[in-house]
Amino acid sequence: RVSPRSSFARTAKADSNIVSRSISSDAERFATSSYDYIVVGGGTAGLTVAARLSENDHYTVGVLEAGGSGFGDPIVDIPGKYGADVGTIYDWNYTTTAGTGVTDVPSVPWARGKMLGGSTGLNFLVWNRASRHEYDAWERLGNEGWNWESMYSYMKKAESFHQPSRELASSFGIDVSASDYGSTGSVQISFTKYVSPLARKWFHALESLGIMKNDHPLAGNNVGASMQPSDIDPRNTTRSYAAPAYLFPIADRKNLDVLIDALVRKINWSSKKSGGNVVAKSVTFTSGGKEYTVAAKREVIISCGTVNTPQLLELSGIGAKTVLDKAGVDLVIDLPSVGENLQDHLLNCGVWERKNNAITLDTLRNNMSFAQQQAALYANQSDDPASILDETVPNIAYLPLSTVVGETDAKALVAEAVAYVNASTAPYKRALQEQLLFLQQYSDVVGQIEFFALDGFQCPAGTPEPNKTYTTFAAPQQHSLSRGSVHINSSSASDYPVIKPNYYSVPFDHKVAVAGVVYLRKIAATSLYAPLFSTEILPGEEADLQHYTLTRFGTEFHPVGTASMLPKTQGGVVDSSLKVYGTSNVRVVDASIIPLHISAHTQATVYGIAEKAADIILLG
Ligand SMILES: Cc1cc2nc3c(=O)[nH]c(=O)nc-3n(C[C@H](O)[C@H](O)[C@H](O)COP(=O)(O)OP(=O)(O)OC[C@H]3O[C@@H](n4cnc5c(N)ncnc54)[C@H](O)[C@@H]3O)c2cc1C
Repeated sequence: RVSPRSSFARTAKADSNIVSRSISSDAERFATSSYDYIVVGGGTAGLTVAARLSENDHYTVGVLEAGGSGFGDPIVDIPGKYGADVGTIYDWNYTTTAGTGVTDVPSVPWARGKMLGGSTGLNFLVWNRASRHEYDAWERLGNEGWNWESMYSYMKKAESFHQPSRELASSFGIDVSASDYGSTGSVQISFTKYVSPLARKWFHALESLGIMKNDHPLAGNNVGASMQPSDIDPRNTTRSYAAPAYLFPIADRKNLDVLIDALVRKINWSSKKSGGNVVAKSVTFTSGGKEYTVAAKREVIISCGTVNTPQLLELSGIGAKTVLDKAGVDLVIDLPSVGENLQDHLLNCGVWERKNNAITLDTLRNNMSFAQQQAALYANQSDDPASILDETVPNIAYLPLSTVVGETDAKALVAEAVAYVNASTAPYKRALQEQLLFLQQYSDVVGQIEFFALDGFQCPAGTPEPNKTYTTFAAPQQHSLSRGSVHINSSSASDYPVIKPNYYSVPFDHKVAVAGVVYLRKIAATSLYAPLFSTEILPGEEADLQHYTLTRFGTEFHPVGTASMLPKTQGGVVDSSLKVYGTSNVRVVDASIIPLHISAHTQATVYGIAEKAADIILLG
């Protein structure tokens, strides 16, 4: 499936400043150079780390990105079009393997960014972070310095927060502290200018269910009902993703080269070891149907994301012997944890039809004159009224289990989780034990289920009917016990790896999922929201929720963990300096190093990881 707008993207690419010195598709030239640091993957973490490393002009940095550039493409740039570039040329378009969990579960599509900026060019622009205890858990798992204080300062380093106007803050009902955010970073953060009737009612609706408002959700405790900002640059109301934030402004740097449309196939190893560890000397990539090799003088940094990072490690000979033997790849380092410990936020949702065709994002699809009027407001950067094309996803709530199911049921569920973890023989059992603390010691300050409202039909369980408008409420589970894997099944980088999330392989997860959908209905039935709706479309009043949650779920697109930062004997792939065990100069910097999932959307955390990684690399 190719976006009808892809020709626009190509034209924009040809016209724009992205053809400035650093960014090119001249593979010949790239391959004849050699770089101190080769960064594989020009996505969220890759561009961040490349930008920081190349601030030091003693080092040369070469970035290889498999995708192209989305510069100037409205389906990437316009906030209210979020989701429009999923399934296009900017998406790897992965699909998970159907699996056996509580029962058979279907395969689901997994979007992943394939472009300069990676998944930040494809995502839904939610900008948030988890509770402090979740980052502190990473340190307790053996990663000194990887705690809330450090991650908070690096996440702040990545962002420039723009305070909402008094009118906008009052429409949302928020009291924002700029000190909760960074002020000098590359990613521009602001609140969506368009405040829908749905958004206005969020706090009161949740308050009527006993959920308190949280005005500081990004400052270390995200539990409660909140309005959260987005990565929108308010100066032109466009998506501030990794490419415009970190790369385009420095694209004339002489010590930085970025090659697009270049698929890295493997890392090549020197014949000599260093201190018993293997040494990367170059990487092989293909571009325009030809194969090239480019030399790395200091390090290779893998930033291919949670799916492709384990794939590249395995293609390069690092992984479980059994996996590599089956795929026909020679073993270089036997590291069985590569591709394991995969964790995701499984998502269930419900959809309600709006009475009287009330205006939502669906109206853009249903009514061409409305769409044109909103496009004109957007083009004019109108504040009053703001265009619906400025709208993203501000309404969020992270809730503990007891809030969702009540104390008694929560106790029973926790007991079930404890029994499961006690019986586990997984190498990453310590991480599972830390996860239990979120249910026990930190149960009030670490959310187990996220709830959010979407102003339109955006639920993988179904499709909208023409000329109707909808509200979607979603309930993604934040701390599943199920763990999956990503592995190669051939020696070719062009073959997609096998993604097995093992959703619902632990019955606890299914029970939490059902509880989430039950609670969505409670939100929809509040006196604030119920008058807006005519019919429950999904799950549908007659639906069997056990079956619905097993068969109609999707992903929140937050996979992590396949190159976990953990001690080697506890399921680790990288150490706390992000170096791959057994190598002297290969690091992983991306979402795959997260050893234990967080109750947050992942982009701000990934930028924080990359900012911290750059300091680790530069400061030794
Ligand atoms: C549809 C969607 C919605 C999301 N919504 C949100 C949201 O609202 N808020 C939020 O915080 N997070 C969201 N996320 C998650 C967030 O965007 C990601 O967790 C984060 O961007 C991942 O960063 P990364 O650096 O690990 O990987 P990526 O940003 O995906 O970067 C990996 C890059 O490596 C490239 N690459 C891979 N393999 C190779 C290879 N062999 N050779 C060369 N290049 C290669 C890829 O093309 C890609 O550009 C969403 C993600 C998706 C997909």
